[in-house]
Amino acid sequence: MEEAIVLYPSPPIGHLISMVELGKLLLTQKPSLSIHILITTVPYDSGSTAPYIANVAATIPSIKFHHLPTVTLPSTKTTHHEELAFEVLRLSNPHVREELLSISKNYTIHGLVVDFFCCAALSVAKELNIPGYHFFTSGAGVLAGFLYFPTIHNTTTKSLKDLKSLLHIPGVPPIPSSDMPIPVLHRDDKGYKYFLDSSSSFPESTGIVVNTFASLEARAVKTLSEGLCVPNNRTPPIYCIGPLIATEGPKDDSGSRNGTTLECLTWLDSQPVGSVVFLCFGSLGLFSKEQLREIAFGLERSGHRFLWVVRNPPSDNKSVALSANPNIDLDSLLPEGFLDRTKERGLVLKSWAPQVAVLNHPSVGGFVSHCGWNSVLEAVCAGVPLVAWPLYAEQRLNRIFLVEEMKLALPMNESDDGFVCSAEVEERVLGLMESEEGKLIRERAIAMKIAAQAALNEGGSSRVALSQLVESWKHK
Ligand SMILES: O=c1ccn([C@@H]2O[C@H](COP(=O)(O)OP(=O)(O)O[C@H]3O[C@H](CO)[C@@H](O)[C@H](O)[C@H]3O)[C@@H](O)[C@H]2O)c(=O)[nH]1
Repeated sequence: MEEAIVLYPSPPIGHLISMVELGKLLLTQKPSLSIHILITTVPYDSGSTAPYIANVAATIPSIKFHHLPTVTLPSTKTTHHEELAFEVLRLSNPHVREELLSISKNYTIHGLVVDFFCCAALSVAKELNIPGYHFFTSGAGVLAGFLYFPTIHNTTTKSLKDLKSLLHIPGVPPIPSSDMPIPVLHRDDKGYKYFLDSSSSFPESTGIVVNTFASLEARAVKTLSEGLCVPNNRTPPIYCIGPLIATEGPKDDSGSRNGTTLECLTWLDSQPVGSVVFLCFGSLGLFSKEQLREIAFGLERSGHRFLWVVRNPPSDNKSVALSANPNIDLDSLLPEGFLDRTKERGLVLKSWAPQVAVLNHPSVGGFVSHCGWNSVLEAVCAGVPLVAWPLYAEQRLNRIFLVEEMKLALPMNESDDGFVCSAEVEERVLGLMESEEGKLIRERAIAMKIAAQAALNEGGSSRVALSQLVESWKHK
């Protein structure tokens, strides 16, 4: 019988892409493998995945997508993405079971590889006697935090939001408790329980595949492998196989993508080497109109060249797109005359940029990012230093690791209500592009780009981890 792996990503594009890249990577190691990817739909905007899926399905025949039937959520008031995702994915379990049974008629399934949000499916894998693996789409530092989360839970009765202290998690710098992801801040929230359940499922795993590489997060990787993040249980084998990034990023489906891509790359061609700051905030990041204006003033006063992706503000003032309006009127959003005054040195793109191509363009010298892990890895692979401006999910943890541990970023400092003033934007852009500190992190970024390539080369740490993973299937 043919051999297969079943991958189960959570729906947002940021998670889907790295899971697809994992599939592609497994094929490089074992071309005869058949990769089956289970796709669920969620009741909110999780980024534009359809064109991306269609493109992969059309170009890589060994990767097959299985669209699971849509589940109906019981009426819920929550608008938390994470909670909704956990809920949908849990309710999808019967469909996962059916799909696994159907695939196993024609294939020997070596493993079901689940995203953090899809861990409910591990019980199905167990029931069907299929090895269950985790694929962690963020870095080793965040994984250390999640593996240790049940221990934190057991050592306090308070909500993390009320703890107001530093969390000492093995392998990473001390973390202010308020920097943990929003769903785990409130102990009584449903989201908290889901995160706790998911974090507690790691020790049951056959193996944890992580999208990072050993030299990027040396201390966290070593500490994880030594089992120190799970004091009272087993730590499964950890396979750091990254950096996995899409060579060609996902695309906007607005229909204008070719125009946008061409426009911004042509514009970059006309800028001096290393002179442009790129500002882009992932597939879901949104700012209020006031915040957009503050960024504009900061960029204008910095005097620097910039390429900035702007989206409409959310209707409910959240920093995540539950439903983003694609029609953007830049003139009404940005300060009066801003576009005109900066037209010689700045370009504002609506909604979407071809991020991977932009980061690899020689004119780009810095990246103001929301610290989504794919964006971090894309910057690392391009050798571009960052300003870390986290918005949601685990991004505040990534800021700490980027600034304090990897030393690849300057922090963007927000006020208590999350607002960043124009002076801070100006100062950080100047710091990144002109200061001595900026120069040091730029040098580190270039060194890390080389280290990333080395990890992926023959004999490199990630390549070795990948072959160990594939090798382990023979013994199951
Ligand atoms: O204009 C844009 C905006 C985004 N992207 C791409 O979209 C992806 C975005 O991924 P990421 O940077 O990881 O951000 P999110 O989409 O926000 O990712 C989610 O998933 C990540 C992986 O788990 C987490 O680290 C994040 O916090 C979480 O929000 C990247 O490949 C970008 O290149 C573009 O190509 N153009």
